[in-house]
Amino acid sequence: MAISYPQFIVSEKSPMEAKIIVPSSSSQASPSPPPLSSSMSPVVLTQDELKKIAAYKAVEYVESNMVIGLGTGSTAKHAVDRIAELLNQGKLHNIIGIPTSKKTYDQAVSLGIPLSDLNSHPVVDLSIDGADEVDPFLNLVKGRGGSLLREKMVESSSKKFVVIVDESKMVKHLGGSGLAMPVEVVPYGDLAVAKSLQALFEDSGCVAKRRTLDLDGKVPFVTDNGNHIVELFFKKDIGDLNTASDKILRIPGVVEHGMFLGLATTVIVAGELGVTVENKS
Ligand SMILES: O=C(CO)[C@H](O)[C@H](O)COP(=O)(O)O
Repeated sequence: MAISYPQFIVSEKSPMEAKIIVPSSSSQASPSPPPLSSSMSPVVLTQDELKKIAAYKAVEYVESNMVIGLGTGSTAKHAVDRIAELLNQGKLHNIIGIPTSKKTYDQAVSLGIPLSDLNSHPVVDLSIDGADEVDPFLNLVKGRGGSLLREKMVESSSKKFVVIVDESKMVKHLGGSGLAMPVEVVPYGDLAVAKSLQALFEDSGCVAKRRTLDLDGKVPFVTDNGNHIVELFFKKDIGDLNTASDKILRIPGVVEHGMFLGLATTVIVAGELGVTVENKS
């Protein structure tokens, strides 16, 4: 169903520039929303509507004959829907999607998007995906949907990686939302690995918990790769991110973590006041 949006100014910014964009009655709308009513009365958008705006803007980067990494999550879902819509309308041709999860695979199949995998297409033209946190340098936390490993494999194989978020995802530093930073670990000894991870970040007041599906904490969440997820919660800044990344990856049993450092080439942020496009400098 079509949703109504106010018109937005779309602003191109480097990561460190200001993000506040003022809506205008004469701006070029970014996604393909219907024009705002002449009264310009304030419209309060839901978080999902903001996600959809960011997703539609990102799909403007998609061209015919591209191999596209298809992200996972409620924001990426809008982008996948939009790509299918443009294919069906004949506005895009010969797209090959590389899904980053079984869930996205199922969505893309149901929409008729032709799919392949990294083995057949090791170089991806463009990936579009959501994120859980974005810092001022366009570093990300991803994987609260549990798909971080395939997402990182596909997105680090992409010439361009466009991240789509609503403004609630912007943080001063990774871990700053107080929500989980996920780490994918092998099931064997997962609780021991969680303890090692917690000890690693003791100075940052880290608490590590295995992600579970039940309230008693006995049924582990299992990723598409058959692994478990340990969630790290930080009370303080974790300091240098590359150092933190190296330390996590050195723990035996860790498969990958949810910090995506230096991978995003563009971040599209949708907020109540407009859309900001931030490019990696
Ligand atoms: O990394 C992810 C899944 O593993 C998602 O991109 C991330 O969790 C954001 O999700 P959403 O768009 O639903 O807010």
